[in-house]
Amino acid sequence: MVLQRVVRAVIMGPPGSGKGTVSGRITKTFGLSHLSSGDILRANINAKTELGLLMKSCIDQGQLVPDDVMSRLILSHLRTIDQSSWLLDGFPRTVTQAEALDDAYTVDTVINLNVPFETIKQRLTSRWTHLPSGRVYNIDFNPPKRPGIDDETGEALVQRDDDKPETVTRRLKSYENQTEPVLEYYRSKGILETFTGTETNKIWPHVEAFLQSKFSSLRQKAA
Ligand SMILES: Nc1nc2c(ncn2[C@@H]2O[C@H](COP(=O)(O)OP(=O)(O)O)[C@@H](O)[C@H]2O)c(=O)[nH]1
Ligand SMILES: Nc1ncnc2c1ncn2[C@@H]1O[C@H](COP(=O)(O)OP(=O)(O)O)[C@@H](O)[C@H]1O
Repeated sequence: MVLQRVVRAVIMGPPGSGKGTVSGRITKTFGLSHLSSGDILRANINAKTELGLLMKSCIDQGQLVPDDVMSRLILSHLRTIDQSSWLLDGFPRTVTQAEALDDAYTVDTVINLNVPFETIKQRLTSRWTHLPSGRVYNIDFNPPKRPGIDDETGEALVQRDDDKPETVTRRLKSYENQTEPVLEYYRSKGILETFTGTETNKIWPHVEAFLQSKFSSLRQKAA
């Protein structure tokens, strides 16, 4: 589908709900640029930037990075792709971040993946990540062709330090306390669309159909 005007979308959901997986499908189908806050932070950690070194212990412990650091980081990335349609994944995670985003851009739509916590815990302990691209695999769901190796680059996959069971529990708590209020924030603006389920392959056709119709109505409004 060719988008006729710049579209700004956010994808939300607890850690492990499939945001990265669904974002990959959305970008492939609709051609939006995907910006993942977690991928940007991990790239900083990998490159040992000052920010990465400062934030590593916070992330490894399953805590959120401070709002001002995060908002500055994401908004500066967004400025570099100002003229393209984008999909933000992992930001905003607090109401303060959502307000900072609102001050700079009008968000058209927010996709919320509502997946039960029990499903998530199993998934995250078997997640394998290709750090440079953010591509994710799962031993049960979408295993790589060769164990431990990224299909596209042949590079190594890693298990994230924060995917340990006790850290996952902490991340889910912070999701409940700090991120769930963001859902309410977007619901009250009338732009939140929730998709509930336990399997990405069943959720995806609904997300795809919703975005097809959302994007064509935005196109008509722009015309
Ligand atoms: N078993 C199973 N695993 C899934 C499904 N959807 C995604 N995954 C895997 O679950 C893990 C978390 O998904 P991811 O997209 O990284 O979620 P995010 O943390 O919300 O970005 C990854 O290892 C995915 O490959 C699914 O429907 N079933
Ligand atoms: N918007 C954000 N605000 C604060 N911390 C963040 C944000 N995005 C990512 N982080 C930090 O990076 C970690 C990993 O984020 P992410 O890769 O989005 O996790 P997941 O894909 O499992 O939801 C978070 O647990 C948190 O420590």
